[in-house]
Amino acid sequence: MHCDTLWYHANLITVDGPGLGVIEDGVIAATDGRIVHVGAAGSADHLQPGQRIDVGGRWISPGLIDCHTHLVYAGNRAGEFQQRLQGVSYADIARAGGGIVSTVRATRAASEADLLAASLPRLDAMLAEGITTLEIKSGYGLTLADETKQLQVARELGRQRAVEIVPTFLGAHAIPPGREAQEYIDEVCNVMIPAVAAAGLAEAVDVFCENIAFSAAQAEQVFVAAQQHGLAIKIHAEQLSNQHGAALAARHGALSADHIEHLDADGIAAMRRAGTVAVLLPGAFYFTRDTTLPPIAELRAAGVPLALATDSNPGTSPLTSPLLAMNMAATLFRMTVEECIAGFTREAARALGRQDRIGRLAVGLDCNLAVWDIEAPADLVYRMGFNPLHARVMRGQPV
Ligand SMILES: O=C(O)CC[C@@H]1NC(=O)NC1=O
Ligand SMILES: [Fe+3]
Repeated sequence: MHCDTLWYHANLITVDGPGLGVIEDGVIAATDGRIVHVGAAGSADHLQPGQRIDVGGRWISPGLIDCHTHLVYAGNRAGEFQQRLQGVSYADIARAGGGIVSTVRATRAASEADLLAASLPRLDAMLAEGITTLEIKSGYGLTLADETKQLQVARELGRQRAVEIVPTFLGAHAIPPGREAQEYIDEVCNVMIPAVAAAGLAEAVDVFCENIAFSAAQAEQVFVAAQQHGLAIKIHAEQLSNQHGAALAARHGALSADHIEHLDADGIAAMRRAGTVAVLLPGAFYFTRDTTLPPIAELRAAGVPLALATDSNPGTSPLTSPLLAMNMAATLFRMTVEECIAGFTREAARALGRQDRIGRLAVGLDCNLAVWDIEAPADLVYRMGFNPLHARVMRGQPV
């Protein structure tokens, strides 16, 4: 049987089956961008490949997936970082017009070309570490025109680079200056979500449910509007306090609940019942010097899927390294090597509703690969500030 490409002499991290599903000295083959064979050396003798690639004993994982980023924005908040080093609090900075609002001002003033130019280096840093799929949220425009601008730039990034971009509408990220929360949420639900859905600019809707942002009731209003317009649901929940947002989102069939440092037993049980993925964001925990750990052991015991992401954003997680995020998840959250690698592959795919198409080395899935110069899978999580990526493959093509 013909196949387009066969990679051989490879150690495979399939993330398919118990543990990481490692196959040492394995082979993987693809045709028309899809995986047609995965197995041990000698198991592909029935294939006649158009091209054979000797991987030289390197390791191959699924292409990494970042399921939670705010990658498209203008401006820089290093100045706030310095203020915080001198003891100025988030609240003081926000009251002085800093925080999310300062990024909103800069993003509103930026053209699409400006946003593209500012975002490409951040995206390239992610691709350099083996990312093949990346979610990008809006949320720094807070008007229909500026939220649309962000989502269009996100789409253009997917045209200019070999990466699958998954857009999420996060108009309910912050209360715009001069607006009142409820009347703004009404606009998000009655004007922005219908327009974004009609334009096909987003697959999901997200909301920041927090005592400094939107209430659980307002979040539920957003969920209902999202469902009315055929969009999936995500939530930034229990990051600073317990607003019971994750349980509410799970009851609405949310793909994921993200941050969840303050998640309680009811929230865990609701997520388990709904199959809602826990997206853990160690970069934000680290950068904000948080001290409340997410309930990892309880989530693990309950069988809630655990995904990881960079939460790449200018305020709480200026991070564009999935490898460092994995190390932080292991070091700060005590997640295992298997959980960290699965968190940026199989479980991140699940958080994006793509578990049947990406995130594993399995027949029928997209042939998105990351080829690594490592001695064992643990090397991907263990090292800090070192990038062992040898090659990236997108739908069967080296990129
Ligand atoms: O500070 C920023 O720019 C975004 C913060 C980011 N957004 C959110 O809902 N939670 C976060 O940590
Ligand atoms: Fe976020």
